Amino acid sequence: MLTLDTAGFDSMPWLAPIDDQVRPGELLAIVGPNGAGKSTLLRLLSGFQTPDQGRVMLDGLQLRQWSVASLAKRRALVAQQERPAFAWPVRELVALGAQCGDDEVADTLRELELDQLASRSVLTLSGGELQRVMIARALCQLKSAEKGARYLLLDEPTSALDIGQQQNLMRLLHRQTRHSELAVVCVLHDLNLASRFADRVWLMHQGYRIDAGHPGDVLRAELLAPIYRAELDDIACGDGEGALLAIRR
Ligand SMILES: Nc1ncnc2c1ncn2[C@@H]1O[C@H](COP(=O)(O)OP(=O)(O)OP(=O)(O)O)[C@@H](O)[C@H]1O
Repeated sequence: MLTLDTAGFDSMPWLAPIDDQVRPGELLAIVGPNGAGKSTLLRLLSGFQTPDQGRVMLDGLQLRQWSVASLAKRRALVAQQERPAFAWPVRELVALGAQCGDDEVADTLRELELDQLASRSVLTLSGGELQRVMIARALCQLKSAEKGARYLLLDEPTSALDIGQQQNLMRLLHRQTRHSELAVVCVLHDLNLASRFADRVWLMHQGYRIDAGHPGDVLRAELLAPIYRAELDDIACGDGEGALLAIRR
């Protein structure tokens, strides 16, 4: 289990302490306006930044106590707009650092509709193609774990994707959480994707997590409109499903 134990930052970037857990088998969406602290929270969960207060624990051990190699098999972070420095072929970049087999790399490329690009240099890819390659690399990195839950942390993974690719990626992530000991944490600006695919939502505002729960309870126009300073309406809410938000006409 990945646990935030009153973890936060005292100074910039400031983040009010949070107590909660990321549970294997769930897709957790972190939402909130620009500058709310979403990426900061994701860095905290990844262990790339150590909290000033509290602790972030994986299976009872603080993240900073894990060896780099062991932690890399259990959690992977794809930050916003990552760009590779070298002209790796797609297949090699995706397999880099992963101890999974060629078949698993090929499956991941196919699932993200990257198989036609496997031999291309990553420096020649479009923004959306490269975004999917970086996510494929992180998924393969986590396939190296022999045991234990794994945590995939994605900062705005759909920002460069067209609507079809957004849905394909979110369906894939959702499916993988159902069939393996994987938890996916996504920072999302698209509230409708969060509403449709997330099991839980954390709502951030000005460095505070101000709400957490089922998408249908958190993603309500009444709550979100003043926070985003946007004109929103709830347009649909089926049984057990999150609300769908629309721009008010
Ligand atoms: N190293 C830093 N030093 C000072 N302030 C920082 C630092 N990193 C982030 N901040 C500030 O902390 C706040 C939260 O930043 P963060 O990147 O977590 O926001 P975000 O919710 O991910 O925003 P966005 O949706 O725009 O990506 C912002 O106001 C940002 O300017």
